[in-house]
Amino acid sequence: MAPKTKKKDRVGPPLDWQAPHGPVTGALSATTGALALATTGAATGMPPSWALAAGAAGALGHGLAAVKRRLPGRTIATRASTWLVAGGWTTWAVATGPLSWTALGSLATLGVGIGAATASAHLHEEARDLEAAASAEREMARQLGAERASIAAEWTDRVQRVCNVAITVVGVEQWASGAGYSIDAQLPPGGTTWDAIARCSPALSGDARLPHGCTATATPGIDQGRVIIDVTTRNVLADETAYPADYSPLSLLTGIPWGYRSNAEEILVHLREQCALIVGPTGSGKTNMVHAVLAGFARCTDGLTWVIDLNAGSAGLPWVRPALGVDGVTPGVDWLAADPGEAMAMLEAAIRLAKARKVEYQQLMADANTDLLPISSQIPQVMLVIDEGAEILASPDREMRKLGEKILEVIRIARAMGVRTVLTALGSTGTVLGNLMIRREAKTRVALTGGETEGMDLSKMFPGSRGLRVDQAPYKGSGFISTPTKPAGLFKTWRITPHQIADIVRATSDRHPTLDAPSAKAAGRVYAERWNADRIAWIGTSTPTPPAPPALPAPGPAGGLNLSAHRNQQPSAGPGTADEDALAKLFREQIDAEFATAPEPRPGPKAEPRAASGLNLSAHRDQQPPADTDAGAKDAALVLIERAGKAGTGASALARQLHPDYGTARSTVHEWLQEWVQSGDVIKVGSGTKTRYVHRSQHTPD
Ligand SMILES: Nc1ncnc2c1ncn2[C@@H]1O[C@H](COP(=O)(O)OP(=O)(O)OP(=O)(O)O)[C@@H](O)[C@H]1O
Repeated sequence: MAPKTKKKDRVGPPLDWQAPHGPVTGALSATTGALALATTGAATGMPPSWALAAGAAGALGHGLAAVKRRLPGRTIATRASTWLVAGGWTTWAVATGPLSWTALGSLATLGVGIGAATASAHLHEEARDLEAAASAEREMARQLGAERASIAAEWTDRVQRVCNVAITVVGVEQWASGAGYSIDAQLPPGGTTWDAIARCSPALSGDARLPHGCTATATPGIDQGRVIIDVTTRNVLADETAYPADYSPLSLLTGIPWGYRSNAEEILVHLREQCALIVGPTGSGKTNMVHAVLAGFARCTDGLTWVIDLNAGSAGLPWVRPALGVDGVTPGVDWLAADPGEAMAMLEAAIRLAKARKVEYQQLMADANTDLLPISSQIPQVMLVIDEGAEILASPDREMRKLGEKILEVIRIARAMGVRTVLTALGSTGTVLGNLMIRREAKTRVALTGGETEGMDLSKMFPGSRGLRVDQAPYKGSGFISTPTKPAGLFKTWRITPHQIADIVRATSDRHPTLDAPSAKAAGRVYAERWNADRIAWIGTSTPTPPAPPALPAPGPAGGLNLSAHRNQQPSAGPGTADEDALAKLFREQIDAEFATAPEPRPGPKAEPRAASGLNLSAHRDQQPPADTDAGAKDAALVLIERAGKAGTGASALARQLHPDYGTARSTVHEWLQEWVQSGDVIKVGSGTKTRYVHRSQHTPD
């Protein structure tokens, strides 16, 4: 193929009329060509008129090529005259002899002239190009300006007709999303305020014949004499948009994205000091919204999410289940309460935590010159998400009322100490907003309408906002949002599916902070043991169990949560309970290693008395991080103690049994036994050489 192409190249036009020349190369090319032709022509007796004909043909050819390239007239004239002059000189030189001083001198003069003419033509060409570009820009700007001017004129007229307000438009900004534009206008003198236009919002939308779902919304401008009118011309709220696939780290201090406005702009919610209230009737997309909220919190590096959902924990489950039995994956929420007892424990822990922080971090706040605890990945904020929390607050039930009181206490006392609440409500906004505390603290508000009109009192949710109508947001997951800095406006949250939640759990697994030691200590054992197998047993029974992994990992401090207690198929390693306990133990150790959430053990007057049930995760904290074999040996030791039944066993016997496989020394076993006795997992019976250690499940006090 290649040679063929070459051949084809060679048979092309002998003269390249379009070959580019600069002032010097152009002049050189013309003069040397003319001299060569004249010398050859004179020597061979060529008729002089041939040179003239060649010059004329050259002028024509180059002229046509220049016209084709739309070169300016001056360039065309320069090039054509170069050929003609060169042709003329050659004709004369052939006739009179090219090698005389007169001929050579005139040729050199011609060359300089050609060079100067070409340089001037180039300058002209460049200037013409620059001018053309500038004029295209001017035209574009003129056209854009014309469009803006027409929008400005149209809306000045409309606002005058519909609202009887004479505005002066000072700017029109087209949204990058192409979904509409914003008009910045000056209000007329005489005390007219922006809400005079906001009141007319539906009438303005109708007058502008905006498509369904599009609105003209007025909000305050840069000062009280200005107004911004946002006009949506394309309804982005009708689209189903997936939660953004960017799971990059977030901070509660810089805002969490909860959805997007009708101009497609992302909405960031700032919850360092604020609580939030999300109202949405059944089917409005409230559960989906809660997941979008939890997704944002899961991405935070300075927040931990505690979820209360008395409806079988369904709001938090998708954030825990992807971590079940998967090494190296930790749940997307830090604590999940699905029943009133656990919820009460969580709320009380939150209150203790806030009070402890008030004392513990006095100096830190003094140093930072603030009365607001500086939250960070070292001292994370606790975000308490209470699904249908408003219903708890409004419930006449005694148990619920107590929970409600605790919720209000958390909201009341914990703002500065970094515990904030997101409450959802099915719709009983009257009751929940009747509470001054909620009204004052929960200024970040969302009303998901999904077209539902029943019980949807937007004026109570967004006092002061005018022109909000439920039918403006008839799509699931859409509604209105207001924050302390932005008045209520239309918005929609992203659609988030269980698979994406699992993706987020995995992607954010290694970024969840650990509760700071003073807070963890105050939250207490109930917090440290929140993932204990018996505490989360309900997850295994009330939800389909995830597919069992192919094999149970070897005991040892695996990379992450290994909720093996929930696996359907557990290899039997002895009596069922012993196996379960060993696995539970392993699981707790792994959580402890992964989260380091348990309070530091502080034996002494302040140490909490240990109950006889459950393991004290913190008991493992002061020890050296166990090597794989140590952890395995420790688990095996606990299983052996349980297998020893009511009679129990001793440190030496255990060491003898463990040594062949693990090389465990008696002194190590003795240390473990002390820990377990302290934590209540193992009961010490007798004394001296008769000391026996009995597993708590086997121990009968009598
Ligand atoms: N942001 C959204 N974008 C698109 N579709 C959504 C969105 N949110 C919810 N939906 C749709 O609405 C359906 C109901 O959503 P969701 O379960 O969150 O509603 P809900 O208000 O919690 O209802 P229920 O109380 O009955 O569970 C979803 O299955 C989904 O099809």
